[in-house]
Amino acid sequence: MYQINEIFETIQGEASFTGTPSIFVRLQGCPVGCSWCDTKQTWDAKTSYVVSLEQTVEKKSDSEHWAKADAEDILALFQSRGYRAKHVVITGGEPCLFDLNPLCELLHQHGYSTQVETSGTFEIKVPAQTWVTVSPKINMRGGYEVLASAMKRANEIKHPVAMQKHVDELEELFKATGVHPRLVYLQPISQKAKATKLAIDTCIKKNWRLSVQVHKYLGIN
Ligand SMILES: C[S@@+](CC[C@H](N)C(=O)[O-])C[C@H]1O[C@@H](n2cnc3c(N)ncnc32)[C@H](O)[C@@H]1O
Ligand SMILES: Nc1nc2[nH]cc(C(=O)O)c2c(=O)[nH]1
Ligand code: SF4
Ligand SMILES: [Mg+2]
Repeated sequence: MYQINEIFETIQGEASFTGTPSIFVRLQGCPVGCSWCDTKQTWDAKTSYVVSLEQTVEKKSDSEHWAKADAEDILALFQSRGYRAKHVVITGGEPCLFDLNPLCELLHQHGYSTQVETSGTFEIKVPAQTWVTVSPKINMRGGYEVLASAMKRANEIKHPVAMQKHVDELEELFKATGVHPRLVYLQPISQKAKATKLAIDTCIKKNWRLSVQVHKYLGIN
């Protein structure tokens, strides 16, 4: 069973798939604890907050409520809602707390492409076709071995930055793991002007890419 915080259809606002109509599946639960996390409502999976799957769909505002659902329930919900998007983004919380193979395999069988957004602090359990976005949480949890194997599996790296230290940590991680990804995105933390300037300047200097959480500028989910 997966723990669902919310499901909604929108435009992917981050990294390579920016602009792509997507169904977001946000899973409940994350023990990593990034101080600037924009989805703190997903951290705890309190049993007193369990609701029906329907109540987690297209929520009016962020909440800690969540539902239990398996892969078939999730696919049936996409169909009953009449979603048109064919790209599914599994995020959280930390989606890699769960074995995502059953969900991704079922979605692939039904013509969807899948993407997972992960911190790289838990083993990534997805099929080979799944696009993996690793937003490495360095020195946070899970240990070096887990993070190093996430870096090797990643199709793209998306790194939130607010200060030079965050850039330096990322470069140290590339050196330590020997992984030099082709697609490296810097994402300014919380649309702060200073963070945005740092990200722009660094992307130009390093020939990396900028990811600006377009949905937040548009005021959409
Ligand atoms: C909320 S996380 C969920 C998936 C997973 N736990 C992870 O960290 O990748 C989704 C993405 O948003 C980024 N993010 C979270 N809070 C942010 C913020 N305040 N500003 C910019 N990016 C943020 C994360 O680093 C990650 O790339
Ligand atoms: N539109 C939109 N794009 C996103 N890309 C990553 C998101 C996330 O919260 O993981 C996100 C999100 O919440 N909304
Ligand atoms: S790992 Fe992701 S969901 Fe967890 S606290 Fe950090 S940004 Fe938030
Ligand atoms: Mg969001």
